Amino acid sequence: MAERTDIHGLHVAGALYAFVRDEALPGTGIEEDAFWAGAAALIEDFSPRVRELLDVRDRIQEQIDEFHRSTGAGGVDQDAYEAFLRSIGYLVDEPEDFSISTDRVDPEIATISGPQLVVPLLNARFAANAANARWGSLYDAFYGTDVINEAEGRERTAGYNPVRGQAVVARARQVLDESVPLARGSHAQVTAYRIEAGTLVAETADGATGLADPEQLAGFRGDGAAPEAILLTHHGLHLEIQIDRGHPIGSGDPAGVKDVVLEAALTTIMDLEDSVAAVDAEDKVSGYRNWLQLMQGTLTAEVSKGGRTYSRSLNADRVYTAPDGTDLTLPGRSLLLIRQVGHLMTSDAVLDAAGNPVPEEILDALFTGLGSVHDLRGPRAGGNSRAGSVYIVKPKMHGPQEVAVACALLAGAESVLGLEPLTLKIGIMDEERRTSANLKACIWEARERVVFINTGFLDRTGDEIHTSMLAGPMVRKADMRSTSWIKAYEESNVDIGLECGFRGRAQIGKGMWAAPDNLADMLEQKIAHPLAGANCAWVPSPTAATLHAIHYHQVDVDARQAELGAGRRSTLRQLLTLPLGNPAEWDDEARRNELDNNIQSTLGYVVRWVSAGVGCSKVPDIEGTPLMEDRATCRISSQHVSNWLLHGIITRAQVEDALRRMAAVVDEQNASDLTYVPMAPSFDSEAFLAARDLVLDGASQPSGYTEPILHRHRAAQKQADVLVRSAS
Ligand SMILES: CC(=O)SCCNC(=O)CCNC(=O)[C@H](O)C(C)(C)COP(=O)(O)OP(=O)(O)OC[C@H]1O[C@@H](n2cnc3c(N)ncnc32)[C@H](O)[C@@H]1OP(=O)(O)O
Ligand SMILES: O=CC(=O)O
Ligand SMILES: [Mg+2]
Repeated sequence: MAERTDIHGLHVAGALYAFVRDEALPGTGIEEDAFWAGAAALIEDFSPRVRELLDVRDRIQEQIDEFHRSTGAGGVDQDAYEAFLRSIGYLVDEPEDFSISTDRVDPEIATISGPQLVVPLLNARFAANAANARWGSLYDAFYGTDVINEAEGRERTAGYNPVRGQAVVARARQVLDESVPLARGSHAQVTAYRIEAGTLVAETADGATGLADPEQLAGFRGDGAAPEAILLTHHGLHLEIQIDRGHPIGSGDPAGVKDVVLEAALTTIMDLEDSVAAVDAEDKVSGYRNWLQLMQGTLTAEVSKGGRTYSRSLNADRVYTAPDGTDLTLPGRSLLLIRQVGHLMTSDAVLDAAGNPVPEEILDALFTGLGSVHDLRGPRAGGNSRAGSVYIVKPKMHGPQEVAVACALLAGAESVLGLEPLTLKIGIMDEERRTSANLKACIWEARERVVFINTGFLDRTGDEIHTSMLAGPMVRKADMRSTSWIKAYEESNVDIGLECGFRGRAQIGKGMWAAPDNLADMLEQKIAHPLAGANCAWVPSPTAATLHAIHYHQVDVDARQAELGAGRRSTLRQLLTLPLGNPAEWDDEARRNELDNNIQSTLGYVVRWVSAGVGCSKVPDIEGTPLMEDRATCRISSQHVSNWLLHGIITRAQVEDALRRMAAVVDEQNASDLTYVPMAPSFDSEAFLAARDLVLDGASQPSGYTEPILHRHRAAQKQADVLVRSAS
């Protein structure tokens, strides 16, 4: 067993103890002994409270299972079902109307609408990139993706393709014309931009013109007569026209424009949850260290590409001259939130006095909280939150009681860290069915510190399947999108958020675009999120953030929220309508396709999780479309297989056969990775066994979560890797 330090009754893994002593505590003004005394008290107080929440989950699930067993598969009497859910405390009474009172919230969360990037925190290279994704090149986003199609000579070639480049420039000018139009003509006709007497002058062949709304000029860089950059603003977001007549692109542009840069990932969630594989103290410390360094502004990462290696560091603020001649400074980095783990898992990074692993969420609250102290006081304060808050995203909570305990834990962490009460804010992931069905009561519990609600529709779909596992076979995975519950869920999340006073105070967020390479489709479809009244929505990459930013220029979310805030569009009855399918509609081929697809995504994800510790991957689906897979998508796929197996839509032999066939497919997909260990033909690797457990034992997993099985097999794999290394 790894070396541990005993302190205040806790047994702390050596790596964590040293990290706290040598890196996290210095500069915070917190005494080491006082910190561990506080940590021990918090753990003692909250461990049984968390355990109790998990017992309630188990009890409720058993009661729901029994209800479906007794009523039989094939649909429920909705009146009886809802009365039953109320009788077991699954549904609680809604509180009277109220408004949240959260204060000290940065404008990126309270008032400005824009993309929200998510990134696995254990990957420092991606994390630094994400923090810097506040500003993104529109030219790069158009040029490098399928948004500009590859027809008519516009292919993405090895070198620069000027025909594609022209299409990019034309498309970027359209964005300018839509967001910051000129009084006359188009940005495409401009031959020179300059600043005169605090206003923008745009020269065209037809003479000079200016902005249709001169107030949209926010600043410039360089000499006003020949500026390097012009800063414009629209819907609270900035756009920068960059000019350089000596640049390869600018030299061919009539106005010398070399790029259009958009304010893109306004906020970023540094994820310690579903996109990471963190199973021991070593993994947890690397996440805590990255967060600490983000809060200190010192995170760097080595980047090697194109034969070049360099160090990526965090961007500085951007400095401009305002139209009135004063200095204007804008944040260079995204406002960072931290997603901690939910109530379920424990971690042996710290053992309590009885030698038991402690709830992992308590460690996350303490050790990311400690990192955040560097952003709240001392020489580096305000590098992230200028309002003096810490933004915690809390996933996978089931109902108001769980939200209340999460908030109490944050209050306890504030006291250990010597923070002003209500510094640690909470974002409530609305991603479990009991939370959706009681959302107003959940918000009530967090009313003083809530900064967002977000429809995590992926976990939510997994919970939809698991909660009603015994009710009957679920519709096919792709058909979930058109079911009654999901429409009601998305609508009521926005409506309840507005009803509770989120407008102008907090985020109402929408879920992930999970096809990271299909960005033309994203540009067409994800406008639905701001149109639905969401002031942020998740994107998987900085490039996707830049493209999604366009939607917030096209839609005035604040005005949209004002229109929508007139009541609820859907009912609890719709939300609680089970997505049961009709087996008569599924012939053998449909069943096999559904099974193969789910097994392939499960294996494709799990193999990298267990063998390589990669918590989020791009995995091709059965049609070859690369999809973002994380623990939530894995929860859906594995639960779907378990559900169909339970109801005899597929047999165990078919599942075993699919596992073997798809393992060979996944091996083939990873063939170019020299470190990859194939699953076929032995089918006995930890990764293969984990995937098999997930689908065969899915019905009995707590809430259908994948963590217990993934952690077990990853820990075994890590141990095996150590043995191999020490033997060689
Ligand atoms: C249901 C939920 O919980 S959703 C939330 C969890 N999901 C996520 O957080 C998704 C985050 N996204 C990712 O992890 C990745 O984009 C993946 C796994 C989907 C794809 O990764 P890859 O296949 O490596 O991407 P790809 O090769 O296209 O791009 C890699 C480049 O993009 C950058 N990049 C990709 N995603 C991100 C990101 N989320 N943040 C910052 N940079 C990113 C990388 O830094 C890299 O650039 P670099 O070489 O300059 O460092
Ligand atoms: O966390 C997000 C989800 O969709 O699940
Ligand atoms: Mg989730």
